[in-house]
Amino acid sequence: MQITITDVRKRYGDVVALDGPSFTVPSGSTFGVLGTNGAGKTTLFELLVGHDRPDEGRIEVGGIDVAEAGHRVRERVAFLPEHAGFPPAMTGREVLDVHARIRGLTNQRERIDDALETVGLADAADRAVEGYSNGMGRRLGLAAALIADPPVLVLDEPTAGLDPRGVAAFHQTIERLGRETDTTIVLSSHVLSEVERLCDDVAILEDGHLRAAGPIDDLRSETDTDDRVTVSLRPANDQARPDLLEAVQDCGDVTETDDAIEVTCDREAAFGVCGTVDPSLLDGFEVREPGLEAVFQDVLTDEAPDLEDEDADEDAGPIRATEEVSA
Ligand SMILES: Nc1ncnc2c1ncn2[C@@H]1O[C@H](COP(=O)(O)OP(=O)(O)OP(=O)(O)O)[C@@H](O)[C@H]1O
Repeated sequence: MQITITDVRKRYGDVVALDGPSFTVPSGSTFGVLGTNGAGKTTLFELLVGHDRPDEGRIEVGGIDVAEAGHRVRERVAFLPEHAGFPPAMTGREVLDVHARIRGLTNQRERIDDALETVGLADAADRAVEGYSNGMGRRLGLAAALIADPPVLVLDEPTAGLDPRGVAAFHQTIERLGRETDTTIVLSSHVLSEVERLCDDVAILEDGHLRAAGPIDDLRSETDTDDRVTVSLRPANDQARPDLLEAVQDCGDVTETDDAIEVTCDREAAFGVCGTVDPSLLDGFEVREPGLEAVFQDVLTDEAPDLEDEDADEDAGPIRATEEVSA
């Protein structure tokens, strides 16, 4: 089901959370919404799922204006918020039972079993939620969102706070949904490698503005990355990681993934990055042509702030892409 976002504006008092982004989420795609802290991602999702109304502009899901659709939005859009909590004494199955009843679903038992199976919680279904790990809780949230078989699934930072195994399990579930169903999946994440792996298309927001939108491959080919590469360095162990991070800090744009520290830099500087590092800190490295991180840096700022750093200077560097674009 296609989603169309047109010139959406939202303020909270003096704060402009969304300043007119317009883009289209193709039907059946897995779509990533990226941005710096405070860029407006959660605000956009709150509007998209009908929890709030835009001050101006319009969001349509399958041709229906979300702001006018009332409870009918729930028939089309399911939401996994960033912080989903459940009554701790209930079992996973009981939680889903409540969700199924609220939605007035028929054949509840079958749908609950399907949802549990899809997220890999069938074996834990009759255990109390208080005994669930963080990752199991996220997957239960996903099952609750999936239970009504929604055409659109909105996931706000679905893997935030999960350990690598939890992240991998979640990725597999999303990939399977993307592959085996027509569900349009919209997710936000600060982990660019995750978005690159899961998503076909992205929108990049900054300070409420849209900086870029479209298929990742198109954005990549439009980005001037000829002279840039990404050096991916795998730390020898957990103790080596901080030393490695410090060693490469000034070598380029540095990001961290679960298993590597990545430095995007000028092609000719790549040898220097490897030379800077004490080999005993390294398990291995590879040099890749730049991916989504290069697009991200290109459309946002020359000196990218650390996305994980709440204190990052939001005004750092000039904005190079200022045009609103449509996917
Ligand atoms: N209820 C609210 N009241 C006041 N300001 C708000 C409210 N919700 C969001 N904001 C502000 O709107 C802006 C966008 O916030 P939003 O949470 O949408 O960003 P985000 O991209 O999801 O950020 P993050 O990546 O840090 O989760 C921020 O400046 C935020 O402080």
